[in-house]
Amino acid sequence: LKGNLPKFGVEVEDEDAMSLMVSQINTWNFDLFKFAVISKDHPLVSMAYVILQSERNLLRSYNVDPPTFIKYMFVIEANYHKTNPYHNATHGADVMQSCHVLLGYSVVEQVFTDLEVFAALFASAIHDVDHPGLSNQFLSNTSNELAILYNDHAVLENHHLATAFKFLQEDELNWASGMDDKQRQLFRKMVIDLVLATDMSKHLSLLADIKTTVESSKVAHNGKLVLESYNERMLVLQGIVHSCDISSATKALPIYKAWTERIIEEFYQQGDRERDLGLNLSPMCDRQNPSIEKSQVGFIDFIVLPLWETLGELMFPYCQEMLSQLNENRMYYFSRIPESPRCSITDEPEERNNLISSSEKRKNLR
Ligand SMILES: COc1ccc(C2=NN(C3CCN(C(=O)CN4C(=O)CCC4=O)CC3)C(=O)[C@@H]3CC=CC[C@H]23)cc1OC
Ligand SMILES: [Mg+2]
Ligand SMILES: [Zn+2]
Repeated sequence: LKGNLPKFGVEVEDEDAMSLMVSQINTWNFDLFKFAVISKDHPLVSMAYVILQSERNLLRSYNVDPPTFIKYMFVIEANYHKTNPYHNATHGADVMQSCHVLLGYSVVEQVFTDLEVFAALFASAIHDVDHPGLSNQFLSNTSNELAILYNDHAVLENHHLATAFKFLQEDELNWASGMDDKQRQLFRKMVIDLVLATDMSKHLSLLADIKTTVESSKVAHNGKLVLESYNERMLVLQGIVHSCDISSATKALPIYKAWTERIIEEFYQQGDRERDLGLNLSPMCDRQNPSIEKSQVGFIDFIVLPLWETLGELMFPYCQEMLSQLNENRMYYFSRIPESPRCSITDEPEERNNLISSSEKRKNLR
């Protein structure tokens, strides 16, 4: 099946603009929103084709038929919900492109086999396919059929994987038929391990394991990571994919702000449904009590910074630009945390007494 494919996997209006963007494909501040427009709303198909075919020539390495792969990626892209403000195909393309950049750093390049790199990039591309724009917690709380199917464990992540691999069963989409059985089995195992590691409930244990590896990791004299076992290699790849999944705050401020607006709107839409269902609202989901700045600072302090500091240690001297951008972005939101409303004298008498007693206290201290 050797149809002559368009240069970027998809037909584009402006080939020059597309070529210019593609020349920036190895940069951390790649503008995915602009890319989505130029690729005529096929950011994931074109990103996957450019990275796997043009940049890394991985399709040929595994006898993957390009037209079949493109057809498969069109189906995956169509199964990302366009109506999700955040968890849409542009997010999938963003995580894939971010992963491509990290895997291009010499400290990890040559450390991973082509199959491992292919698995990490493919996992990034499909890691949120058919995301409903709702959290695992919401699906369990509402006894959604997916939560019943996956017994409340990594419900979304299991669904993304099953969806992606189910399409691979269809003959006209099965681009992996050219791989030998051993390769295909290992590829599938790695993709499953990688996507399951994007479940935020695994974050703390993944971070702890990566820290252990950093402490023990022997960086060889040529500045390359030395990773012995499959588990150690998979752990680092899981760390890379998970870090890319929560990398928004390490990007240039305009890009970070755009992702923040999107995730917050998606959380608010979930909160609207929780409110209608009489459920407790999940964190950051109440549009009637917005806390965008505080949530971003909290997310950075508790989740993003600890992970990226550890990745920065593992990949030193790389990832330093991400850490400095992260601190800059933290200051942006920290400096905009609204003043807590001045504590007015409350109309609760005992509160009033407390207030008077504390001012009494202050007098006594003078
Ligand atoms: C750009 O900005 C964000 C992008 C993605 C997410 C995601 N969030 N989540 C969990 C929500 C609940 N969580 C928390 O409330 C964590 N937390 C604290 O513990 C203190 C403050 C704080 O935020 C854990 C992450 C997801 O599960 C999404 C899906 C997968 C990856 C990250 C996504 C959050 C963002 O900004 C808060
Ligand atoms: Mg996810
Ligand atoms: Zn994601």
